[in-house]
Amino acid sequence: MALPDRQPRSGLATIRRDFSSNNTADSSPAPSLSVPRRSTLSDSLRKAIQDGVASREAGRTSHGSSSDSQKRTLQVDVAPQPKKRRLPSSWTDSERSSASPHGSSQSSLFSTASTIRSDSTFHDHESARTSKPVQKPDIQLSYEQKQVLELVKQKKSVFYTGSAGTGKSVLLREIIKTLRKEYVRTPEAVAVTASTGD
Ligand SMILES: Nc1ncnc2c1ncn2[C@@H]1O[C@H](COP(=O)(O)OP(=O)(O)OP(=O)(O)O)[C@@H](O)[C@H]1O
Repeated sequence: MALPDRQPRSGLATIRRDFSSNNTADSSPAPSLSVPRRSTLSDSLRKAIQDGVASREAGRTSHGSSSDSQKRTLQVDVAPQPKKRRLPSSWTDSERSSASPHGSSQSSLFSTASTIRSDSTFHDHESARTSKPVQKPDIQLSYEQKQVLELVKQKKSVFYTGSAGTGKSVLLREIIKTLRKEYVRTPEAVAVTASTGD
């Protein structure tokens, strides 16, 4: 059998042997010298534990009444705190007694947060409803730009150029807008093959 071979290696098997029986002359090859020592140690330990438990029980019963009285006084001291918080009138006495102070503070925080959240949501909706889209200012073409646009309306071939920032792209957008209005029924008549800007 494999079980007797495992017992000497395991400390658990030795402990079982101590509590199961006082007979140390079993078939296990464990050293028998440790068994009487442990039994005497366990007896003394058991007595010490029993004495300790008994003394502790005695101390607990003696301290129990004082701790109860302390708890009663603490409860009396804690009770007035909810009055200082000025809880709402809808807060009944049963809820006050059942809810812990931490829970009540959480509920007040949540209500405050929800109030702030609803206010911010209201303001966001208000601003979104009342805010108007930013409109680009109307561009009045300059004299040169108008001249180029008139040449385009006359179906002339036009080449215009200028330095950076002189309004070439603005003029091109106006030309495209004007031609698309003129050829609205035939949109394929207007084609933009290249552009200097957007
Ligand atoms: N007639 C106009 N009225 C008001 N603003 C104008 C007018 N023409 C151009 N601008 C402004 O001048 C600036 C430059 O115009 P635009 O970009 O058309 O110049 P550009 O010649 O195309 O420049 P780039 O060669 O660097 O592309 C833009 O801010 C544009 O709004």
